[in-house]
Amino acid sequence: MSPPLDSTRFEQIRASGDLPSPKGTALAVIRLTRQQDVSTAELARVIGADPAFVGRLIKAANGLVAFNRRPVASVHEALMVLGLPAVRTMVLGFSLLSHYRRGACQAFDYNRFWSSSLARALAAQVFAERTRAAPADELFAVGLLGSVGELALATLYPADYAAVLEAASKPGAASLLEMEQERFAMDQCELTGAMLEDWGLPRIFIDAVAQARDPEGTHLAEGSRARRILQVLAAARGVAEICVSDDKAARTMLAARLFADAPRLGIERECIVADCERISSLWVEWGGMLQLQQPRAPRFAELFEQVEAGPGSAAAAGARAAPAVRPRNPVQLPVAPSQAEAASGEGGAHPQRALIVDDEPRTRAGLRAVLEQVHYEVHEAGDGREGMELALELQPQIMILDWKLPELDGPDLVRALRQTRIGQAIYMILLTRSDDDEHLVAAFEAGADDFIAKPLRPRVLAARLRAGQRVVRLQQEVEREHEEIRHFASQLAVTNRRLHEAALTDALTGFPNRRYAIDRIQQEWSAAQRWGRPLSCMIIDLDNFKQINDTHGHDVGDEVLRSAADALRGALRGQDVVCRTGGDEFLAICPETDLPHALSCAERLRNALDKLSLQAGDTRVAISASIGVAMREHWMPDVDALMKQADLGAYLAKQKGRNRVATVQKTGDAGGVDAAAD
Ligand SMILES: Nc1nc2c(ncn2[C@@H]2O[C@H](COP(=O)(O)OP(=O)(O)OP(=O)(O)O)[C@@H](O)[C@H]2O)c(=O)[nH]1
Repeated sequence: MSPPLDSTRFEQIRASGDLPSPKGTALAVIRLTRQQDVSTAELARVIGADPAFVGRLIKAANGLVAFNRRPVASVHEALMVLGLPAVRTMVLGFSLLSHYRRGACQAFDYNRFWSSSLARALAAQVFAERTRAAPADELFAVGLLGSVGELALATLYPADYAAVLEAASKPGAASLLEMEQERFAMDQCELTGAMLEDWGLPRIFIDAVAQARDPEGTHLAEGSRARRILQVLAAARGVAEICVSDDKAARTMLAARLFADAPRLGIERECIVADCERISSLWVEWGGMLQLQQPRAPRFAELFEQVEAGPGSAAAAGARAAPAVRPRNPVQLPVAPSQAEAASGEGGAHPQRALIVDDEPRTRAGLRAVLEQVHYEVHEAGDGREGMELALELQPQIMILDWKLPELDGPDLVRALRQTRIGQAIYMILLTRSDDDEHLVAAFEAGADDFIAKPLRPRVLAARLRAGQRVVRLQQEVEREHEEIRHFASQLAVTNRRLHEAALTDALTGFPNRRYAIDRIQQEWSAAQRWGRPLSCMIIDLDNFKQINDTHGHDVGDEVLRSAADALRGALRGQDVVCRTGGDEFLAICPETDLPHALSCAERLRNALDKLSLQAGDTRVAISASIGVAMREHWMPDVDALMKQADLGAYLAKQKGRNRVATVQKTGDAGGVDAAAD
């Protein structure tokens, strides 16, 4: 796993303004979702302005709605199904896809990059649904952005990265990541991590993305949520590689590994075949919608059959030992830093650069001698146009230009350069044969910083240069301070986002806390009311928890809470939300769910908790819960009435002996009996 990218370095890269970043609607959505009190209606209005996003979000939401439910048809409903974090990251991914589907890096296959990212996203979604490692829609978005550092390198350094890719494709080459490190002092994984962090993705996803290339090397605890997310993303990478690989043998080898790893991922082998077939057809569908040119989708059923029939079942043996199939074969090439990079001062102390633009070789030689005495690295141009090109390429700190120049006169060259960001930072001295007022005024009006009359007097020139150096130093200090301020501002933004997340998260279980729960159920209530859709909720209260604490201690109590949370997470459906609302109390919010379905879902949860037990010393601690279920009904004035009904249900379940599900509402199949459905 690559170490995180140094934050100052990332700030410098970000300050260049060339990093892939969301634009237009996506930017507006991301800004909105950073506000604490953004309303779904406002978000829906912003997204609704962009038909492309509308279609994609609705499609994503429908991928998560159970088959027997009415499909999602509006942005508002899509927002409800997907939830804010997923919408935010999805919009970000789609925005990048729209704006960076082509680019200047010749050797970088943009289409293949996005095809592969899409396959990874869909595989992550399908595997997350199956394993319940994390909300499927959030993992879709994480999958889509999981290699964004590679796109960033191609965008930031198109020519240099093309050279790296070409060298990397030669036989016997070093790994692409090693070559990236050597050339850019960072690799795509580090850059991906820094960008995902900058966009505010949760740490658990960023860490999983970073380790997904080498899941075997992880130190994450077996069975932990972080480990399960990592396994899902690693398997999703495998599926994506199969999808975009045109090498038959490589496809079979990757399929063998996927097949062998399926049980550890928590997916039975029969299911992995069905899941991969589903991913493949979703990939074709989405690829068409996003207008990607994709290779023919793999037939996973056939691939897995070959694997099973293979010599000694390649699935078990060959797969694990097989080296990762690298899309490109990297080579080691010693590469000098580009001029642009040298000019930016990255990677160590560089001498200050000076550019002389003069058509007389003798004048140039005289100026060079003086400049070299004061330790400048000197470059020369013989005419105005060449001067312009070199100035933009070298980004010198100081420039000395003759007034009269072939192609482009000195004052015009100064004026043109001042229009550019690079030119604004150069200290420019104009040379002229006459030092009358008119020339002086014209020089300053063009944007020159100083003015020297010919013939040149070396002592005067050296004194003027020293004055110029002072100004350059001051400018550089101001720029450094600006950079620091930008850096602190971005760190502050990250910290604020973390604080905001922390304020809404329960530290022990990682679930949203009571504050979030109240907001969320209110939002779901409003949506259900507006669209006339069912909404249910459950209050899940652990049984005799005080006794567990008293008998085994608080630490065991905490462990019970964590295990219960994991079990709930695993047993709930993708669109449901569960929060920890009190000591041993949880609230599950189930949109689009009527009472009979909520009751059977609650029974599944109760059963999952009942199966849990924990070893504390010599004794086993049994865990169970009483669950009260309620559904929104027309007579209820507000969400509090719904919660109250669920509370009464939980109370009834306790009264009837605990470890059961109850409701005080009429269940459809109970024939109108106003009693417990336990
Ligand atoms: N270990 C631990 N205990 C907690 C935490 N928060 C609250 N508690 C304890 O949870 C217990 C809840 O007990 P009660 O509300 O009496 O419920 P109960 O013992 O489960 O009884 P019933 O609900 O009637 O089955 C209290 O003893 C609290 O001190 C926590 O974060 N960790």
